Amino acid sequence: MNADLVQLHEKARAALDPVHYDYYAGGVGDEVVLGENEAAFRRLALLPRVLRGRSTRAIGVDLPGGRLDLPVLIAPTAFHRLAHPDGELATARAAAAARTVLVSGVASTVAIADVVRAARAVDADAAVWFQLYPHPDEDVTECLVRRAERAGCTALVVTADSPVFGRHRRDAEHGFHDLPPGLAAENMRDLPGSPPGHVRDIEMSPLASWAHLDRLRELTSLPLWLKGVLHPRDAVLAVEHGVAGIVVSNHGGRQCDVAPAAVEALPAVVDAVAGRVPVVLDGGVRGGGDIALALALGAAAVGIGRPVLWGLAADGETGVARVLDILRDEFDHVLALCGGRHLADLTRDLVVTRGTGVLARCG
Ligand SMILES: Cc1cc2nc3c(=O)[nH]c(=O)nc-3n(C[C@H](O)[C@H](O)[C@H](O)COP(=O)(O)O)c2cc1C
Ligand SMILES: CC(C)CC(=O)C(=O)O
Repeated sequence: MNADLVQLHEKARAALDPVHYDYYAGGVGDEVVLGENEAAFRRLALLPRVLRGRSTRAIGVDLPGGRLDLPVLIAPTAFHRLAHPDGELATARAAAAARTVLVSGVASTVAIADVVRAARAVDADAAVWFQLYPHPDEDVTECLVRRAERAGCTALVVTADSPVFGRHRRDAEHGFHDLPPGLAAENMRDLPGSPPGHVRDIEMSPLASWAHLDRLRELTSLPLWLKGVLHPRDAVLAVEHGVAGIVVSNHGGRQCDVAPAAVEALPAVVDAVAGRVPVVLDGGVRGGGDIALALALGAAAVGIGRPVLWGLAADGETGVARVLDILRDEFDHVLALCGGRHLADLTRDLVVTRGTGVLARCG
């Protein structure tokens, strides 16, 4: 892991209530996948190309829903005001200043309209995407979609890996079930079927299906991303159901503990999708080398979850900005060392498995 990010992580750990630190840091079950997400990157290496004589590099990428100045977006994570009083407002400002996308979650402690307003105050063109779970009550889902549209979000991200909540041992041991007084999942306030001012629970829908995704597609003209895909056949189905992009993710090791590391699932999904839509990878990305590996394996960009929470807890907006700066700088440096000028120079033939010298298998 990048040493500057390690320092920010340590500062965040010291600043956070240990219960909230464990909520952010923890994973499902025995936390096997949590560890594997990072460990799998350490098992991979990149073969640099030499004598390519390039002095500048282009690292921006256009995705359905917005342009990223660096191939890193902020994955949706819940409850930023547990980390810092400014919460998602700080995250949104830092993302906008770095000219990248914040995927703002339904489980946000600031309402989506205020999140987008904060981003646009920094950059009038800032792209904020809205993430939601298919709610069992489709009127609630529709209301959330309309709120995101009215707020000015430029894409919707539907998280599909959570038909039920993952069981997090650390939270159970702490008895952490509710937000502290004064904090709420603000997007869940004033929804259909609830009295004025009431904040509904975030619910998972064990019945969520491809038909729900189709209805969402009919509901909105926003580009629709599907997050939490690991099986290549689901990736094909997602394309057939009209998604604009796919996020290969195991939810940062917080849902299914027998799932593979996200980066290990990536090549097969990329092959199945065959360039029809972009594929983003999240889970365990902790430095410029990890970004380069994911892109070489076919990701258009990566998402980061916990590093942003550590930056936020350590230093608010400045801390999140620092995380993005560190990753931008280190990725650009790795690209230079690999003889790359464009993201397209990162190709799968550069990736080998450490200790074997064997080309990484394509799934
Ligand atoms: C504390 C926390 C809360 C999260 N909340 C959500 C969420 O509300 N919706 C969602 O789709 N993913 C959520 N995720 C998963 C992230 O979007 C992302 O998949 C994951 O954090 C990436 O792994 P990383 O933390 O190793 O970068 C959450 C992750 C964490 C750590
Ligand atoms: C509120 C939760 C559903 C947020 C989440 O997805 C998580 O904690 O992993």
